[in-house]
Amino acid sequence: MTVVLGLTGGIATGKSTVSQFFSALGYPIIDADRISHDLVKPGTKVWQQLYRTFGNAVFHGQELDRKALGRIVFSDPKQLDTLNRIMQPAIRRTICQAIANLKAKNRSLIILDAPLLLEQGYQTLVDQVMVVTTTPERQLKRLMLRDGYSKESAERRIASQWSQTKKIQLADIVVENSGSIDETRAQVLKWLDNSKLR
Ligand SMILES: CC(C)(COP(=O)(O)OP(=O)(O)OC[C@H]1O[C@@H](n2cnc3c(N)ncnc32)[C@H](O)[C@@H]1O)[C@@H](O)C(=O)NCCC(=O)NCCS
Ligand SMILES: Nc1ncnc2c1ncn2[C@@H]1O[C@H](COP(=O)(O)OP(=O)(O)OP(=O)(O)O)[C@@H](O)[C@H]1O
Repeated sequence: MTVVLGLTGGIATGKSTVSQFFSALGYPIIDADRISHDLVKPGTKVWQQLYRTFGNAVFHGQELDRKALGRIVFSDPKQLDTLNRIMQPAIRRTICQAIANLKAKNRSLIILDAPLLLEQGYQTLVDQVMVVTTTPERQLKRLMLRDGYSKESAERRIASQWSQTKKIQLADIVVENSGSIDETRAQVLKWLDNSKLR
């Protein structure tokens, strides 16, 4: 039987870091951020809808300028809602297909790495939910450092998602990522061992 693990958490808390641990052990990863990037390639249905809705201010020729779109949607909740309405049905469909394909290959464990897993109700697609968390101070610092955002921009992005507290309440497993990478990896390995998946 396949276990589908939903991996989520607030922006820049360390989902990709945890996802890389699973990947290094050979488990397949479904990456919702990568799916969303593939869905906006020129000529796709989603690309057409984005063009009609947001206009050429968020395009460089045919290419969607994700940074420009990000600046718009993360400073206006209505625009973010419009983007989610366009993209989420296609993201969900792609995730469902990917899970079905991997289940058909009888994989023991599949990881769904999705930042909005809880906000979008993707719990129904997975068996267990793992939430990666860190202190709000570290989250803000990591986001500013990684993406070069100002404090205000980073805070707006964090505020556009559910709080870490709410996500932790809905988690089956919480991975605390405030210490070293090795300490975080140890928590993941412990869960794998306890679940008899390794
Ligand atoms: C807004 C966009 C254009 C910004 O692109 P950019 O390359 O700067 O960021 P990237 O896609 O790498 O996302 C970085 C992080 O932002 C956060 N984020 C992305 N989309 C959203 C959203 N709709 N709501 C809240 N947070 C989001 C996530 O924590 C994500 O890990 C892009 O994120 C996008 O198209 N988002 C909509 C698709 C989506 O819902 N993705 C999440 C899949 S569950
Ligand atoms: N334990 C840690 N100690 C120090 N830095 C860390 C730690 N874990 C992750 N980081 C750094 O913090 C940043 C955010 O981590 P990561 O990209 O894994 O987060 P994420 O949750 O996947 O982000 P997003 O929601 O944007 O996809 C990265 O620059 C990463 O290298």
